[in-house]
Amino acid sequence: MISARAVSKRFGSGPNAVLALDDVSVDIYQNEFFTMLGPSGCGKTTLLRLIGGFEQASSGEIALEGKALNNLPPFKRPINTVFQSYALFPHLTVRENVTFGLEMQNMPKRDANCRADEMLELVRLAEFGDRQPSQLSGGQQQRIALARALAPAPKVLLLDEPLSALDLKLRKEMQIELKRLQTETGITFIFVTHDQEEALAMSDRIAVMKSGKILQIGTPRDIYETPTHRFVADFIGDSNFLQGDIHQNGNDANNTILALPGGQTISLAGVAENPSRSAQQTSATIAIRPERIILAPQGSSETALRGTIDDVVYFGTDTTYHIRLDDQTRLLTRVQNRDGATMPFARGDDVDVTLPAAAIRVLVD
Ligand SMILES: Nc1ncnc2c1ncn2[C@@H]1O[C@H](COP(=O)(O)OP(=O)(O)OP(=O)(O)O)[C@@H](O)[C@H]1O
Repeated sequence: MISARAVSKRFGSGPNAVLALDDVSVDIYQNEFFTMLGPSGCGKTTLLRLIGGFEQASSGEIALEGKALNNLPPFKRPINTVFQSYALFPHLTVRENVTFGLEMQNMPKRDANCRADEMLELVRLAEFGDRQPSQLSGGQQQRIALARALAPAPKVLLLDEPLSALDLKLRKEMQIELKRLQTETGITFIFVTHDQEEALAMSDRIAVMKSGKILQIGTPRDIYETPTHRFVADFIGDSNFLQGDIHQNGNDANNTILALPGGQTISLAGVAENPSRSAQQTSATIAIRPERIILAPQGSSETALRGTIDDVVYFGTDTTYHIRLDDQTRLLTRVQNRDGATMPFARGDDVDVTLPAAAIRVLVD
């Protein structure tokens, strides 16, 4: 539906120039909920604004269904935008807010009213058509903004942090609502957020951005389970990072190990290759999620790392154990409290710490 090829965007010139997008390429498919996720200033809004036509790329090309968009002004693109501020017209009724754009496109008033009522039904506010926006809650106003943006049946809907003004409970409800709207309408949604949970909950695919570049594109599961870069593993969920040198143990090519600075080793046999990483690099950072680390009483495994429980924090659904390895490296582990009151380990216990090969990721720093 949308493809960006080698797109760069520079703001200003000379020493004060900002490279907001640096050689970005991405394909976004029809009927997809696609999210651009990254910290403030990483360039996600700039990419959205280029797709919407509110900014021009410094170089590269953006195409919609294979046709270059570069010189098409925003109002001629079959693309609509929902902003964080709902930007409803306060002096118009809810229905008039939705019909406004349709009438601007010369749709007869009766048809526009019909379409508006369909859209109000879609966002479950059918009975609110005659109210003023000021008589609605924040969440309801956001839904009207969505109804208005969906009314002309755009091919693509751009959403720039549309939920960030809502409180947490409402935001969670609207996440489900947005996903439902996208599935029911079949419109391609391109969503911008810095909230990783929001991205994981709603998206078909996520592009993780940093400093004007896309580091990784994948399904929420890909991004969480197989992050390619340290930044991605750190930005999404909790991760433990261990740095060391990669060696081959003996003559067996399958027996690769990571030697930690303190002398302990971790077997990398069976650990998946990272396609973004150069095989020539001899030092590496590996990541493992806290819930994938296996703890056992000390002495139960010959190959495990040795550590001590420094701290135990009970969270209701799970318990986190802060581990200090013998070489002083610290690890966070998380165990689900499946059987209620039993806590397998206490502060001060010595433990064997196993990092299963299937859960280890070798990262690009
Ligand atoms: N009109 C502009 N003029 C100059 N610099 C700009 C302009 N718009 C954006 N930038 C800069 O480009 C970079 C990327 O900005 P952008 O708004 O795309 O980031 P973002 O990831 O959307 O951040 P946020 O989550 O804070 O909105 C930032 O360094 C920003 O300061």
